[in-house]
Amino acid sequence: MDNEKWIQICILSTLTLGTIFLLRKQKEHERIVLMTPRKSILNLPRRMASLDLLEHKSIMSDQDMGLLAPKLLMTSPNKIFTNPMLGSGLKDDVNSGQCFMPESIFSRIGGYINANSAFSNDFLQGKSVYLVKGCPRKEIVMHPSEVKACIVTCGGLCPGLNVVIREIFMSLYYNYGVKEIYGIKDGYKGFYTSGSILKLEVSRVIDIHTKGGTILRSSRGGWDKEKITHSIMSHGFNQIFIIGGDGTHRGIASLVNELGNKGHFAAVVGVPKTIDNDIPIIDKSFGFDTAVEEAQRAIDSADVEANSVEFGVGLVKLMGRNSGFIALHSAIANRNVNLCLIPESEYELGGPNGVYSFIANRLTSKGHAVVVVAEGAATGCRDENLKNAGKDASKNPILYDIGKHLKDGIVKYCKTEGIDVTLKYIDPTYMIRSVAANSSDRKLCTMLAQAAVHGAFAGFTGFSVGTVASQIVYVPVELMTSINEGKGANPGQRKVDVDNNMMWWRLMASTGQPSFKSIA
Ligand SMILES: Nc1ncnc2c1ncn2[C@@H]1O[C@H](COP(=O)(O)OP(=O)(O)OP(=O)(O)O)[C@@H](O)[C@H]1O
Ligand SMILES: O=P(O)(O)OC[C@H]1O[C@](O)(CO)[C@@H](O)[C@@H]1O
Repeated sequence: MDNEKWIQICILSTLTLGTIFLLRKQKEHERIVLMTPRKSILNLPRRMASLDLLEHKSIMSDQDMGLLAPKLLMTSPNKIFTNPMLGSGLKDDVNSGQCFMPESIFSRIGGYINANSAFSNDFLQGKSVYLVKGCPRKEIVMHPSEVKACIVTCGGLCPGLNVVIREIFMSLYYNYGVKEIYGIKDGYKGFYTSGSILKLEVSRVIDIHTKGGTILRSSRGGWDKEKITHSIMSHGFNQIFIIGGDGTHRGIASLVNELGNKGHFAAVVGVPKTIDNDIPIIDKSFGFDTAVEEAQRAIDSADVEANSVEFGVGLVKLMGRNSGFIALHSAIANRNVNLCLIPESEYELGGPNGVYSFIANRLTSKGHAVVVVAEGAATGCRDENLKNAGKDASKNPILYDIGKHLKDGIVKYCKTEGIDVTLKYIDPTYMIRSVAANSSDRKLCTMLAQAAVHGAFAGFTGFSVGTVASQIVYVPVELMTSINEGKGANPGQRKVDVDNNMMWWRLMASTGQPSFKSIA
């Protein structure tokens, strides 16, 4: 071989080796990038069992994988072949992977988090976050015969509460074979109030999904960490399902720590409930769709009233203490609303560019106006001193009645402008909150409830269930209660971002209302 050939071979070999080296480095890098966030999030929904306990309980070996579902359903063998947990769609989640968390259980929401600067929690800034999918696992850490479960509902009512109660019960009872299932009456205080713990049976829950409210009743206040922990331990509850809003979830975070400190082995699981849809991270909370749907009837009535007289105004007040999602979405859905005010929207009532003037102009130009106001909208009002009336038992503000204030104010203003206004005021707030869930919410409640039960059996605690990017996932309660989403939101809260959120612009496009904020 001549010299030239040698040189060519040397160059080619160096290039090939260099490329292999670089590709390897790149692979390593990719691996690091992929693994880091997953590892960090994995630690968040804390595994409650020690390794010993896990081994002692029911770790399935790889050979057992095909038998997992029958084993899981050991206590109800006649249901094995009809149980939906054996469906082919779930087979991968149940059976795939070599370790406890197979690759397929991760739902990647990195884009969702990174793209949204409204997430202002340091933990999430600029990081991809992986959440664990809510589905049955190939391993369970408690044998169904050892489970003593309880269910409690806290805070305000919301369509779907009874569906969640029913489906948690049904999944425990039929899918896993748990027989010791209790209902705690009256929210957190029911844990330590005499006569408030009742055994649930199929007959007690079988038809409750068609009814509004909660068969367990609910309450505000009554949080007493010591008494609640003592009750959980003395009754031996080891799966605790707590359905409630942001306040309730702060309670869950605290309970998890307390039970952990006291060495009590229990899964404490949250199901986020808020008609206001103001819980961060999750796509939406159950009951919200029903509320928006039910609100249509009130807005339609307001529209009929407003259009059936000369200078008619139909004014509807909807719920939304700190966040105006119900009012916003209901107004967009209805298409006949001319003005919508929410807590996040800044506005003034009087003056040439204020709300009263806008309504008066509409009356003189179009003859009628339909107005939707969120009950917490006094917060956004710049020119009046509208004070809340103290706090409720859970330390939530008792809101200034902005609906009534607007009703009187609009009539007074129009009269002084020489407009003979007829205003009909509709307050359907509690009627909306108390209806039974519609079919889409029932479906959501069912999926959340089943996922909650699967998570408890998988050995997680301190997590809540929700849909993120349409996937049912487990969200660590600590994360849920510490993230704030939207300008001015407190930790654990989501607000409508009127500056950056497309929904608010869509509303303005559909109502034709001005941005009262920009009119200084
Ligand atoms: N920071 C907290 N720590 C522990 N418990 C709390 C906390 N805040 C509220 N709670 C308790 O949680 C329960 C429900 O709280 P709250 O009445 O605020 O309703 P919520 O869960 O926020 O739901 P809603 O959306 O209906 O207001 C009450 O029993 C309350 O005492
Ligand atoms: O049940 P209460 O105490 O009347 O509270 C009403 C509040 O509860 C909610 O329905 C849910 O937080 C709010 O929209 C409303 O402000």
